[in-house]
Amino acid sequence: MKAAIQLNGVSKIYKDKKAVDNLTLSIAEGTVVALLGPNGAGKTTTVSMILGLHKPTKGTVKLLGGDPGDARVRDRIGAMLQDVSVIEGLKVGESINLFRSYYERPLDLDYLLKVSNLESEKNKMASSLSGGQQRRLNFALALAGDPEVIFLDEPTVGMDVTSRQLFWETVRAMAGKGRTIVLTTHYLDEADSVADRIVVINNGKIIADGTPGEIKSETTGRMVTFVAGPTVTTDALHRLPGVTDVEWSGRQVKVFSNDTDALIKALVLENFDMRDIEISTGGLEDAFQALVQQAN
Ligand SMILES: Nc1ncnc2c1ncn2[C@@H]1O[C@H](COP(=O)(O)OP(=O)(O)OP(=O)(O)O)[C@@H](O)[C@H]1O
Repeated sequence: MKAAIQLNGVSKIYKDKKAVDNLTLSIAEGTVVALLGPNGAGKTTTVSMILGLHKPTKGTVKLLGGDPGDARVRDRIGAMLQDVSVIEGLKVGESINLFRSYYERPLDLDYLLKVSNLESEKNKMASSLSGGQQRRLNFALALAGDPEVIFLDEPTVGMDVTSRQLFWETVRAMAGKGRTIVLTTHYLDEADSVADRIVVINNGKIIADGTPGEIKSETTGRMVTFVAGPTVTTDALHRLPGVTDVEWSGRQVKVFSNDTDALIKALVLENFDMRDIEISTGGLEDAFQALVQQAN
């Protein structure tokens, strides 16, 4: 499949800070890729370089086979970045129409108002919108030109539950039309449900890359969770077969093991005080924590 985005040995150094460190990444057309990583990992810097907003200190970036700064390339992309701004003096519908006028084949105004959940705000001044509504307006503006590649940098911050659901439905619909979508988020459940591929970045480097399922199964293995009685201790659990980690949340405990069958037998044989036992694969959040811990 053709690459929509190609980074080769890309680094970005700000004074003495290496924000992105020799990153090589190819993103195929039509995929939804989530870039995950802790604060300061280099996600926004990476996106800015792909968009041509920042120049790499080293390495090359290709977007849709061309230079990200090329106007013909820019016409085919849409971006919703962290800094939200609205055009002063324009109403919501007028702002969207202004953006639509930049493109040859824009999406319909009514569709854009609908997917951004701004139908009732059409005639309000853009500057009077709430923070969450302004983000939704930025989403409509990013989609105005029916872009082939869409960048969403922490897009759902400040959105209410209904808008968030509609937002991800729209993103999935765009993916269904073969669009390439690159997003960053700290909401791992969102990445888990929407992304085909997850790239985890830490200190400017890729530390994991795969489908959500691959990332989860490779890093966390399986775990047994249960509600523990007062006699159960971390030390006692660590002595059981294959146990690699123990995490508590109140009296709810997650016991990670590379042999959950043997673990369950031992828990029963040794008569551990427990109820509501479940065996499962760790979630993306667990995988993410494990990866970042290993890398640091
Ligand atoms: N303009 C800049 N000048 C100096 N340092 C910068 C600049 N932009 C980013 N950095 C530094 O580069 C590193 C990566 O920042 P970046 O914003 O790319 O991280 P991020 O993964 O997007 O983080 P977050 O999740 O907090 O948005 C950080 O240490 C940051 O302080």
